[in-house]
Amino acid sequence: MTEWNKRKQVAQAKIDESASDLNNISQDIWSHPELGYEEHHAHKILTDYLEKEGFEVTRNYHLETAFKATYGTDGGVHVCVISEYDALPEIGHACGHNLIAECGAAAGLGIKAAMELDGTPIGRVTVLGTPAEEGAGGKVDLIKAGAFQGMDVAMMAHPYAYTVPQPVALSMLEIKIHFTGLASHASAVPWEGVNALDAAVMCYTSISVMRQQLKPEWRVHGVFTNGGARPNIIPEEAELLYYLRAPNSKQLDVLRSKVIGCAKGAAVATGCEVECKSGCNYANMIHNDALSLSFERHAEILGFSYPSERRGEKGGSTDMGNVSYVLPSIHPKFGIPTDAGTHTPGFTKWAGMLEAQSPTLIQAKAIAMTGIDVMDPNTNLLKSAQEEFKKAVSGLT
Ligand SMILES: NC(=[NH2+])NCCC[C@H](N)C(=O)O
Ligand SMILES: NCCCC(=O)O
Repeated sequence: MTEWNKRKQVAQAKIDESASDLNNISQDIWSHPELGYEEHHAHKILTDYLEKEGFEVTRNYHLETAFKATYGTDGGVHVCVISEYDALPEIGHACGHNLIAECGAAAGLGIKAAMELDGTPIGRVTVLGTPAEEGAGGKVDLIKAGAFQGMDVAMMAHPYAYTVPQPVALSMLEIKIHFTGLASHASAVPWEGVNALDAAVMCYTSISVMRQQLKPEWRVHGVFTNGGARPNIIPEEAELLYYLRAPNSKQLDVLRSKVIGCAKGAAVATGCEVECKSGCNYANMIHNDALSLSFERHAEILGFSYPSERRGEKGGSTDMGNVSYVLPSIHPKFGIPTDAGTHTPGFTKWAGMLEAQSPTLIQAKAIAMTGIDVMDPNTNLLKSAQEEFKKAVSGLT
């Protein structure tokens, strides 16, 4: 057996022997759902575990609930594997981020074990704990803080109702649309008021009718976050929160200008002032083909199949898209035994089931073996991934 195949065997064995610990961590996170930037329990149990396993851990890494758990020596190949652990409001881990946390930690353990095979680390592996994917984009802040500097590849896997190779993750922009009018007594002198809620309703309606003229890949969805206080007070303030999505930032800019046009039109029609404030901005995901191919081959040997008809299936958005513009990255989706979609209570249930463990650990093994392939100079994988990455992002950033 070659040295590198032995390393892969050792990686898988380490993940298998750690399965109980890893499942306990996943179950613990699942049963203590925490929103973005509030993942204190998840942060603690993950960092305590990885520290016990011999990683050098930096807690509260640039962000209160982010962490870096690293092992190895500098100057060689640096592989990053990513854990997410934030839940959704009211429906807990309906996106299975407890499984992403487990998968990242497991992959890190496997790569570390492979690196230790002959006692001399062959590079560096980092498990990066990235908070708040569902609502604020911890990876965006970590990129700005330089957390990915010196890293060569970044990998994670995301649970889903079925396996999707290289799922499309759309470029996304969060936008707040705030209308300001003038309050008045709605019965005594309604005509003296300037109705901010009317403006918000007109804006919402304009955006809704505009959908017919949007490109089929574009998405625009929003809610009223302030619709006024009482029926007998003409609302002076009203606010909408929207997510805009498109295949890339160029198309997203076009969509944004159309939405702002609807907001301005509603303001003119009602006499209100309007402020459109852009918030969280996720990039579309650039899946590195070279890394994806290696990952899928390893996963297929472990029993996964990657249906070609699902390749590139559209989904939501992720801050891993921003990471994919910084270094070669993958973000495959893997099926767990459920037919419930993510962001539903049904998926929450299955993300906490024992049946979700096996697919999660298979994904971790595939990520670990891909990371080992990246470190292995005989595969030329790192060079292929880097050349592809440079071509993919040239002129896009
Ligand atoms: N405001 C935000 N950062 N929202 C991000 C939402 C990301 C989520 N995964 C989705 O696709 O819907
Ligand atoms: N955490 C969400 C990943 C993106 C998607 O659901 O498509």
